[in-house]
Amino acid sequence: MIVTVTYNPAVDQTIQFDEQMAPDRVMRADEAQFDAGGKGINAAQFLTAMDRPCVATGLLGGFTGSFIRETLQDDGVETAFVDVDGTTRLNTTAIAAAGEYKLNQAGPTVGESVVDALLEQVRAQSPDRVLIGGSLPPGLSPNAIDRIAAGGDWETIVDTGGDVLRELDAQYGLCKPNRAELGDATGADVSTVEGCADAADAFRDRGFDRVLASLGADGAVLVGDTGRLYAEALDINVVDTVGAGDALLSGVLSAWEAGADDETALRTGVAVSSQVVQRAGTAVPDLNDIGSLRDGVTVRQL
Ligand SMILES: Nc1ncnc2c1ncn2[C@@H]1O[C@H](COP(=O)(O)OP(=O)(O)OP(=O)(O)O)[C@@H](O)[C@H]1O
Ligand SMILES: O=P(O)(O)OC[C@@]1(O)O[C@H](CO)[C@@H](O)[C@@H]1O
Repeated sequence: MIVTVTYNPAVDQTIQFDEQMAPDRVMRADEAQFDAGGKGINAAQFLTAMDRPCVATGLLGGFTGSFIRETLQDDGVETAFVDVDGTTRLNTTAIAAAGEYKLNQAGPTVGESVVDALLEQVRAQSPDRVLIGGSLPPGLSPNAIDRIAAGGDWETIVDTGGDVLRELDAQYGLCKPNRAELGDATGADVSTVEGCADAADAFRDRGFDRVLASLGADGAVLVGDTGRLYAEALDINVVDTVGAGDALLSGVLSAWEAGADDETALRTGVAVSSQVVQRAGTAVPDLNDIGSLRDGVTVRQL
């Protein structure tokens, strides 16, 4: 069973414009949508959609926190959140003619005591795996992630920014940087797929059994004891990429939970992320029938 921890959840607002964004004028959106978001919460939604036992934990507060709680309940996602005094953030993705604009708030300031409260929630679930996803709100340091990783005999998976990844000291089963985060964490040249695989491999020495590097339209690399696996991305019609990394990671974890090997897990991850990027925002697509997509993913050893 997997528990996801989101220290800094968000309501994801996705607005779509047909025209170019321009300053000093009112832009009127054609489409708007609100989703429950934050990396761990997205993963919990995707895992639940794949029928994998999972509980979403994290910090919630204010009207945005209530929205997330209700949305997850409606979607049948099990939850065990900790209440905070501040208001959970609202992040905006504007999809416009020139591309995607991602506007993320910092989130409410919290005190260190929330780590103890969250750890208690995690321990109560007795998980095999714990996924800690997303940024830290003001008031917390990377130690908040290390404390959860070291707080029980579960395998911990972490998906956070490169600057935070670099500061972690505990032992982790996996981290999932995207290309920019991998570059930030390692200082290595990540301009080629091979360069990413080298950087990911070297980064394992910092306390990560495996590194899953997501490379956007270039696919993904999974580096571990079984070698350096590279999967090409599928040629699909991308609406927006918010939550793409969470979807990749959820697919990999879902396959591992079912006992699959790394190659099948990577294929599954790419298939799930391909479904998600074809929909706006972090809305959860149908993930029950990804078999043919998964079979179309090419994986090779680098
Ligand atoms: N343009 C694209 N075409 C095809 N597949 C894509 C594209 N962008 C992303 N993907 C798929 O999604 C996966 C994750 O993408 P990406 O590296 O952009 O994640 P990310 O930066 O962590 O995203 P986020 O932080 O928004 O969750 C890729 O490995 C790939 O399978
Ligand atoms: O600011 P963070 O915590 O790094 O990222 C938060 C976020 O952008 O990531 C998710 C997509 O991966 C969204 O649901 C959410 O708004």
